[in-house]
Amino acid sequence: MELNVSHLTKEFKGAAAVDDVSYTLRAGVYGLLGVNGAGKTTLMRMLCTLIKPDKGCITWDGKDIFELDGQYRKLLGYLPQDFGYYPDFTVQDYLMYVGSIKGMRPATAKQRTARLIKQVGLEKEKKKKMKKLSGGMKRRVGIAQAVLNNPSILILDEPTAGLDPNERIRFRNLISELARDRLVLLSTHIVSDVEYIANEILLMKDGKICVAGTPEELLAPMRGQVWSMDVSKNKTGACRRAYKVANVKTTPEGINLRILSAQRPSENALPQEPALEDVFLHYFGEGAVEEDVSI
Ligand SMILES: Nc1ncnc2c1ncn2[C@@H]1O[C@H](COP(=O)(O)OP(=O)(O)OP(=O)(O)O)[C@@H](O)[C@H]1O
Repeated sequence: MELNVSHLTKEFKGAAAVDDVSYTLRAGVYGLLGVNGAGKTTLMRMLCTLIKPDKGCITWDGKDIFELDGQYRKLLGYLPQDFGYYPDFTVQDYLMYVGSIKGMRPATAKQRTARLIKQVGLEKEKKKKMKKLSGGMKRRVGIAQAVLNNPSILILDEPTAGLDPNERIRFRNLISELARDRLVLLSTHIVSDVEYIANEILLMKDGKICVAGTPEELLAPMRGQVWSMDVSKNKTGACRRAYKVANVKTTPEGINLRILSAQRPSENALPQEPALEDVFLHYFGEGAVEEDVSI
């Protein structure tokens, strides 16, 4: 089970949306993290054979996915950012319909539909029309339709967009459950979506994978670069201009800042254990302005 991307490039009007990306994905959960416009959707659409790369290739166990064509797509489950559904279909009917499009035998589709409705926690809503579901419930149906044919590869484009914190947690657990013996690639710009469930995290910026590895591998170089520091209110602005500030908290004494800095920013700064949010800020945060600031 190996999905290999080699020198993958896709341009739109001369600008690279995906720029010479090479990576190998195996069974497990991969979190694709990046800000808006980083190229996540374009990469995922190529992995789903929906658009062709301009350069480079994608292979599944050594074979080109565009040559494998239908054979590859049978192995694939995809939840696009805006997944289309028929508003007047009930949850159950919609999933049976997707099953028929995917070429599943009706008996198999019925069995899988019943099982997945339970797994995504929609037993009570199974006879409800799609248009009557909340955003979170619709997303759960989206996941169910993506895994209906028991795919080896599951590609989820921002599956948690618009979900409340409870739904997010529920979603994370569901994805972990579904990830057994599968390759799951999940895009998001919310760090906590992938922090606990991803085996590997890929940070994407300007069409490139700028850094990738296990959460521990991403955190290790940040050790010694995260600080907690109390400052007076009138120093906060100067600190924000001088450093990448991960958090600002008002305390009875003044302001507490979480700062990223290779050097100890002040005598009273205390070292902190890095979190994935800090890694994200390190790569994607506003560049700190070079400025002589005395704190
Ligand atoms: N069909 C298209 N035509 C022209 N430009 C496109 C097209 N699709 C994507 N782009 C451009 O390619 C770049 C990457 O877009 P993409 O949607 O892949 O990013 P993303 O990381 O998924 O962003 P988001 O988180 O906002 O969905 C953007 O600059 C976007 O405007």
